[in-house]
Amino acid sequence: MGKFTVDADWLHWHQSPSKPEFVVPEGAVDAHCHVFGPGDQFPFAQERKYTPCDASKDQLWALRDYLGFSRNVIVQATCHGADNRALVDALNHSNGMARGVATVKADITDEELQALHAAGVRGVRFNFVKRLVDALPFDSLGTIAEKIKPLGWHIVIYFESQELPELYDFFTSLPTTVVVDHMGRPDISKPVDGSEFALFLKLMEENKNFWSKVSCPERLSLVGPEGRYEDVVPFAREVVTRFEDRVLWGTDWPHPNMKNHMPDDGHLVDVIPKIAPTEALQRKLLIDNPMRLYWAD
Ligand SMILES: O=C(O)c1cc(C(=O)O)oc(=O)c1
Repeated sequence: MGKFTVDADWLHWHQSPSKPEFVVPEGAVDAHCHVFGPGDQFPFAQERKYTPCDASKDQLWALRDYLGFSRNVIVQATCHGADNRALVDALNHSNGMARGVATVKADITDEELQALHAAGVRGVRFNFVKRLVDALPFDSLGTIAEKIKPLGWHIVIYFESQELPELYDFFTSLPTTVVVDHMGRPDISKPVDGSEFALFLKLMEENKNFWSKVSCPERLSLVGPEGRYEDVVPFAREVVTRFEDRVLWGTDWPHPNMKNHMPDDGHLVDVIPKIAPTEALQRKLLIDNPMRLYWAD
């Protein structure tokens, strides 16, 4: 029995995903995934909004190999708050094949930032999704942005589309490369050429320092796994084809807070050729872009 009790409605990550039909190119990067604990080794944060099942680095490497990927970008999960030990441990045991995005507080010291950099961290995450965190005030986020800028790091932002109008000016004031998680979570019941998604496309179009992850069809889709997430494809394809040098893809394993189903990771990989229909786009999405952002040195 572990130290933590998993949430009663928690869905465990898929135990036997299918082998993808799409063969990912050699050297591909899964640029958005997480590790959870294990909780008895790396305790979940006091202030967390959910308690997940464990999802260890070794289980992540096994999935990476099974799906045909070479590298991972591990994003600090909110259940670990600003305690990056599980993330750093995974990075330190990755043989250089994983890089990280941390969560930090405004009082972090330069020495602590240097230690994270040495482990392979290349960015920080600012989260605005209310069910996941109590967001830090803008001035604290501004302080963090100024502290991480000299390291050449970027900022990953997670928000839901209805929040974008309010957050737009803050986002565009950020002084680094900014990576939007999961396309800014569009409401895909609205049209792909409608005003809500247009604001996100404008953000990308007018701010060349903005990148987007075209991940998480399983969180956005209304047709779900039975429809192979087809309804999300037009949104993701629009982003990939318009901003081909500023897009990333990730599994989002182990898929925190999925409530209606747990995706088959092989099926998620099979969405890639639909949203990046040419080999050249697939190379940029899976290799060139993530390598430039995370393995530039
Ligand atoms: O939508 C979510 O629940 C979610 C949560 C987290 C996290 O807890 O860090 O990360 C994600 O990328 C997505």
